[in-house]
Amino acid sequence: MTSGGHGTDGVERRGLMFVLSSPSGAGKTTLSRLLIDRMSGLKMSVSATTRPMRPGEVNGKDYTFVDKATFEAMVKADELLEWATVFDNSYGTPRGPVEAALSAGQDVLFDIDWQGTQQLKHKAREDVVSVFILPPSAGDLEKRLHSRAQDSDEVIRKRMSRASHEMSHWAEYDYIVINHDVDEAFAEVQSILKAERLKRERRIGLVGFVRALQAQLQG
Ligand SMILES: Nc1nc2c(ncn2[C@@H]2O[C@H](COP(=O)(O)OP(=O)(O)O)[C@@H](O)[C@H]2O)c(=O)[nH]1
Ligand SMILES: Nc1ncnc2c1ncn2[C@@H]1O[C@H](COP(=O)(O)OP(=O)(O)O)[C@@H](O)[C@H]1O
Repeated sequence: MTSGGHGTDGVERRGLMFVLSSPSGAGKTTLSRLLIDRMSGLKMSVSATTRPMRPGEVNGKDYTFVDKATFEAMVKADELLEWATVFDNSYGTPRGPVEAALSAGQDVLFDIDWQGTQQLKHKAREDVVSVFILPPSAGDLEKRLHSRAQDSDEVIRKRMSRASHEMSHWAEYDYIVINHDVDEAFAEVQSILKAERLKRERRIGLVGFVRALQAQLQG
């Protein structure tokens, strides 16, 4: 699915799809924003959703907010790379921007649930790196959902009761990060991305690079 771009060291490599999932409130939006701000060559995939906009959210930036009919039309037209129903709403990844970013040599960051992660892995296993974020405790999770102050008490109760089910998918992920402290969790997620960018299999320019080095040594 991906074609090559150049890594920071100039060696061509395939772009990767970096997935963060977690139960609601564990911190994936916070960590995603930090990654986008601080890591170059990484583009956020903006999902389409039928869920109502929260205060402070920006249409087209946090999500593209659409009605049910529009979402269904996107599914029908095969415009979504993956999609799923979460908390009674539909969420999906528009295919076009992801493919454009990958072919321009950028990595793409996804904040999607376990159902979407499974679908991406099914399509392009080698190019997907998945990280599951866990909260330090149930009490912290609840506190964070309240501190975000963007959902009603009823929605928060729903999200808490779904958390255990969502967490049951942790073992399907490549990496697990426990979000005690934001700075520490960010450093861990950043290290994962940095290391994955250096993986030999993705660095399709290495053969040529090493050959050129050998030629220099021989000449
Ligand atoms: N499969 C899939 N899941 C998504 C997508 N966009 C968001 N999600 C997931 O939907 C769930 C609910 O997201 P949201 O309503 O923003 O609440 P949050 O979990 O508090 O950020 C989260 O688990 C997201 O990761 C998408 O495009 N596809
Ligand atoms: N390590 C942390 N310690 C304390 N609060 C945090 C931490 N990480 C995130 N938060 C806060 O918890 C709330 C939920 O985080 P958010 O990133 O929106 O979670 P998610 O996207 O997984 O639903 C936000 O108010 C955020 O500022």
